[in-house]
Amino acid sequence: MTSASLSRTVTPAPKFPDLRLSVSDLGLSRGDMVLARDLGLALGPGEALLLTGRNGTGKTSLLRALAGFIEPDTGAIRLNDEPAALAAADTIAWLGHADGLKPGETPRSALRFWADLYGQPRTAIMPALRALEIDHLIDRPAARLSRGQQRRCGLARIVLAHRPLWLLDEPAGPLDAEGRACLAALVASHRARGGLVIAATHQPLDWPDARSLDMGAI
Ligand SMILES: Nc1ncnc2c1ncn2[C@@H]1O[C@H](COP(=O)(O)OP(=O)(O)OP(=O)(O)O)[C@@H](O)[C@H]1O
Repeated sequence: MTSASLSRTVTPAPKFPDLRLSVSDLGLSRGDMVLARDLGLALGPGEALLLTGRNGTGKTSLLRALAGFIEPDTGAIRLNDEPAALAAADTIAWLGHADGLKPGETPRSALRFWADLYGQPRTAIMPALRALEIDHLIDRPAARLSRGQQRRCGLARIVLAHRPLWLLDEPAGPLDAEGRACLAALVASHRARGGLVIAATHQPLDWPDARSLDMGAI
């Protein structure tokens, strides 16, 4: 095994309790634009769904609705038997377009904040950075990180969260081939633990058995 593939190996963690996401009869609009009508979805432990489609077709909006940030017009989003918005607080790890790093903040200080907020030990920070191959950048201010390095730091936060449902908006946008391989390994490891992943993407992501939903076609 090469040192690169060794560092990409993710330590197995305990399984998540079974989680099922179900979406029924979902209607979603922004302004006067209807993005989804009567949409149904079901995702169980270990499953992944890629949201695809042209700019403006509603990928981010659907992710935001699943996270409980915006209200759908109709329908229900449930995690197990609970309305998703109620379960969201300790179930969902959210990665938006922005990585939420302040310019003077380092990966160490940012992830300390997040570890405390998520109730995770600070000892989990280094392994998360290592899984994204940016542990050597731990003390570099965000203003001096490249876009791809910042994205890797954002993804390290998702790893640190230890939450079963990952909602990721363009997770691979600025990543190079190595970064995409790190992301694929993390997603595989998360799914092996029973985690669920939904990602909006414009790039093909080679995640085994991931389903696809073309938002432009619904
Ligand atoms: N805050 C908002 N208020 C009103 N309309 C919005 C708002 N945000 C987005 N929209 C509109 O909703 C539609 C869907 O936007 P959304 O960001 O969900 O698309 P997307 O598929 O994620 O696009 P992209 O591929 O460009 O990221 C767009 O037509 C957009 O103009």
